[in-house]
Amino acid sequence: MNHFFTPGTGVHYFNYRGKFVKLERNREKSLIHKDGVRKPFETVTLTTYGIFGRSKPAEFWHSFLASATQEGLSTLKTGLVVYQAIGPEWKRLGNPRKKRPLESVILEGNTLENLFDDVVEFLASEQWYTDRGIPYRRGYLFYGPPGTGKSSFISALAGRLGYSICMLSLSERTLDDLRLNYLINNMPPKSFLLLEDVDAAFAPRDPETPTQQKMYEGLSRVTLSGLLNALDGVASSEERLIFMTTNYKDRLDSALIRPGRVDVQHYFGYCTPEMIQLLFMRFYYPKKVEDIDPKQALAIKQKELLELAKNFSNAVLSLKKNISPAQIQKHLINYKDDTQAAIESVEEIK
Ligand SMILES: Nc1ncnc2c1ncn2[C@@H]1O[C@H](COP(=O)(O)OP(=O)(O)OP(=O)(O)O)[C@@H](O)[C@H]1O
Repeated sequence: MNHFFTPGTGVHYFNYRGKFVKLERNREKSLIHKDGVRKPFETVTLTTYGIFGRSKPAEFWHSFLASATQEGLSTLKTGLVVYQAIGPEWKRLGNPRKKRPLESVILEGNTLENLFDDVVEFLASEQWYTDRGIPYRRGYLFYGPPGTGKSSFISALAGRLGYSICMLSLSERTLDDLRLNYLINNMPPKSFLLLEDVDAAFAPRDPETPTQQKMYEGLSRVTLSGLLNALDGVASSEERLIFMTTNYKDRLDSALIRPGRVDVQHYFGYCTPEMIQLLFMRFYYPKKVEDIDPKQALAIKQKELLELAKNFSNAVLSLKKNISPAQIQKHLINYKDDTQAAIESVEEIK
């Protein structure tokens, strides 16, 4: 769904979730007073023609309006606000950051779209949760090797949906169970909770070796049960979106990642050939063709670029190594003006 209310007055048609929607935009003759200014008054009428089957029209419109709102918010020219915990409060970390386009994060297959849809669907389902007495929260665990886009995706997603990020490090020495509980239950509205490297805070319940036990000693004052309590939260009727990341999923206690605390687990992996090509294309040609030149003059160049991207991908694959998107990015930055040199020097990727 794109460019919702950009069309001018009159009748427009578009497709949302497989159904045709008619949008009629009428400007009334009378003006309204708003903030001391006289503004034109508009009526927007939406009609859909579809067979709904088991999904109800109300759900369709609810999801539609939630999606449209999110998309509208994402176009506001505000940056991404990141909060960090200082004492018992969330404080803004520096100035709002420039939003990263969601499409600039390259994930395997339809992962990006599926995760995005999952979050949007959740945000549109408050009533569903309330009706069933289920706490209105959703937890995501992103795991996998370093530099595969876990944090980038979360930031880009927050930016896209007009959300802020509350970042919390569980291994921070001044954090204890009480403060953690207070912070998690008193987040600014419309924000994601981001717990990075969740594995780093707790010793496994059954450490494999005494050395492993030692590694964790004194690392954190937060206990696992303290975290679980805080996540389950007293104010569970409030919307809560929690993202956890780790490089070592196997080190996490199963209680932390059981359904209800973590509802979606996703592995962020090394580059597939398709991802390498997309990273290459996106790096040298960051804008969509239609955004740059509607007459498609640049599509020819795009074709050439696709050939180069394939060559680059083949060259990287010939290294027979696991390569992360971060490694590809670093390499391409070294050759930002020379596609051919980027291909010829792939063995520099380490
Ligand atoms: N899938 C990706 N698509 C585009 N860029 C990526 C991707 N993965 C990583 N990068 C780039 O690599 C850098 C590091 O990525 P990021 O911090 O998101 O990785 P991560 O998976 O969160 O790593 P870690 O597990 O170490 O926290 C960023 O600058 C980002 O632009």
